[in-house]
Amino acid sequence: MDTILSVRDLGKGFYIHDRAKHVPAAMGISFDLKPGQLTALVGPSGAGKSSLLKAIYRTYVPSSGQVIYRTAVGDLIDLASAPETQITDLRRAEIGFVTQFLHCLPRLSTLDVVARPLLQQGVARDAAHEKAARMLAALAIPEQLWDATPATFSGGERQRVNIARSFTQGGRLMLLDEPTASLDPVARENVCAMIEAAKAEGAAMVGIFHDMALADRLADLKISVGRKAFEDAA
Ligand SMILES: Nc1ncnc2c1ncn2[C@@H]1O[C@H](COP(=O)(O)OP(=O)(O)OP(=O)(O)O)[C@@H](O)[C@H]1O
Repeated sequence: MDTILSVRDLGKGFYIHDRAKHVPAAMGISFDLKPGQLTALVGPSGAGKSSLLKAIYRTYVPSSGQVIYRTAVGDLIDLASAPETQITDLRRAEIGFVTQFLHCLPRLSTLDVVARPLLQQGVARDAAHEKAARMLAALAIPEQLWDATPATFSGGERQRVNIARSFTQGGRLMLLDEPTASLDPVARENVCAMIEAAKAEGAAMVGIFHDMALADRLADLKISVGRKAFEDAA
């Protein structure tokens, strides 16, 4: 099967303007990813894992390297340098980012929050709600809460609503930033099952997992991320 993502020497550093100094983050990493595969970024705290994941999603502009993505229609696009409009279109239709933090509009019901990305893609309301309900049930959010706003939920419930929303939208490429952090063992297992199901359906994923047993279970490839030495900062 064709490679969907080809990352070459991707690195990220920061320039702190008010201190006029460079802060090195991650050294360049390279890997290829096919549909149905998961690459885990592993390494100590501060190594630059999140920065690299954000550089793939283009929340951050990479400092070096290429992120060649093969679109659904077979075009090859370098996410490191593509125009913002193209990045926005790909995020809407093909590339998802899963974090542990839920930022939601107040007053929207949980079911609407989770179904929203599908509704925005033009999916019919019933179909969007049906899929959202399936994901909420799979993550054990009690049905009695689905018409309440998640703004008042516990931290773990909000995290699960956020994951349900991301997986309801899905994507050919999904970027997972510690999706199981601070979940209890049952919820963690539910999220793992969701990740495995998405892989089986052909989603390609890049994920950060602090739990090595989880990385071993879910990942087809593990990439060690290391921070550049400060004196090497460019
Ligand atoms: N926007 C930013 N501006 C300046 N420095 C940043 C920015 N984002 C990240 N950094 C710095 O880059 C370094 C790497 O951070 P990053 O969050 O990528 O590490 P990480 O490996 O994901 O860490 P953790 O496992 O603790 O989440 C840190 O020193 C951090 O302060």
